[in-house]
Amino acid sequence: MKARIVTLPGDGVGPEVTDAAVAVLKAVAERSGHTFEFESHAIGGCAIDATGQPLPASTLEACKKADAVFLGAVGGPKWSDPHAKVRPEQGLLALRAALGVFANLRPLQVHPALASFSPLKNEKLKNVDVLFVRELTGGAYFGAKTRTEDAATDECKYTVAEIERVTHRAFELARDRRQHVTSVDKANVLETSRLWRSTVQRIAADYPDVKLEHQLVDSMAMLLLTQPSRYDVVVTENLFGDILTDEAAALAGSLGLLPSASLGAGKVGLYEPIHGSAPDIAGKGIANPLGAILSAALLLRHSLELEIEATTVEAAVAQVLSNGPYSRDLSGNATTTQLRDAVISALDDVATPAFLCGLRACG
Ligand SMILES: NC(=O)C1=CN([C@@H]2O[C@H](COP(=O)(O)OP(=O)(O)OC[C@H]3O[C@@H](n4cnc5c(N)ncnc54)[C@H](O)[C@@H]3O)[C@@H](O)[C@H]2O)C=CC1
Ligand SMILES: CC(C)CC(=O)C(=O)O
Ligand SMILES: [Mg+2]
Repeated sequence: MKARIVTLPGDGVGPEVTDAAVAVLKAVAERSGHTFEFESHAIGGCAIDATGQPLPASTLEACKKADAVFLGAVGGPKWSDPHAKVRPEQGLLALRAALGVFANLRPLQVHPALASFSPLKNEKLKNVDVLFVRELTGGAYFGAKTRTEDAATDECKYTVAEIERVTHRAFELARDRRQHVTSVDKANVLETSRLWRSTVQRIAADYPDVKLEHQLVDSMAMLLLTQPSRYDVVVTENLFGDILTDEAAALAGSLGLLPSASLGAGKVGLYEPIHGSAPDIAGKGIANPLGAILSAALLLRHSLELEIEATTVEAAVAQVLSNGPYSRDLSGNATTTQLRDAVISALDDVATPAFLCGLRACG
């Protein structure tokens, strides 16, 4: 197949991990007979420096025309002045809204070789397989903001339609997994959460084969760390999902490991590791690229519908996690490019005839 992929490397470690993900996608294309065309555009802080805008019109136009968009990360201290009028993160939020990618899928699995990096004991890490479905284009990140000398507000608003569409997505995904959805809110305090809960409860009636439970977000933050194997699909609003998934990354062993896919009703998906621009390690060539590479696997699966290729990349990453090398966040000393090369070399070990033969072209 032929696909056009727009890359938005962004700031900090964004370009480093994007390079690794693109190299893996190119290695997949070479081995399986597909043609992937890449086109890089500016977003975030580097776009502010170049154009004054965190999401230049040319970047958005290219993303809308692409088959899929891959993003590294945006932001950093250079653009973090509290009085700044434009901020890198605004570019990413505007892109998510413009592409209509309301469902942010963030899968969590714990590789057995990394159990010692987790705050939990081996026994509790067994069978951890959670799919977070985070609402991505509503809530406090998108509400009206006000600021005076001595006060500030961020409106948190949700419409029934916004809750319904992400809830449907979560239940559909649960049907193909273990038929269990946990909806996380703060319905004991927040009006938006009471609307969230009643809407999720109503939609659940359409999926009698899927069990629904509700959990308040504060206790969920605790349960995630104490009983992670209890959860299958976790659906929640934008801010809660952002925080809970960084917490979940600690179970996996590093924030550098978790991927994400942001999907909407349209055809273009946005793929990014869940971490930020990691200014403390940027430019050193030591960022863990595996979350970015696993995001590339999600791109193959969800936007290009190349399931064999996606599972092959995931198997190659799993082999690297079993045998090493390991990056600094996992107490190794492998660089970003060494990890990239290890995954590409593992592709050849795990490749099946279906992956190698040109696939659909082979019939
Ligand atoms: N999607 C995006 O573009 C996101 C951007 N950000 C932005 O990133 C900047 C830094 O935010 P932080 O709160 O420091 O979060 P962060 O995710 O950038 O870093 C948190 C910690 O995790 C480590 N880390 C992150 N990714 C890593 C990787 N691939 N390999 C090894 N270690 C890794 C960092 O070194 C740091 O110690 C801020 O400007 C923030 O707004 C934050 C989150 C998401
Ligand atoms: C706008 C982003 C910086 C929010 C975030 O942290 C994320 O989506 O993970
Ligand atoms: Mg985040």
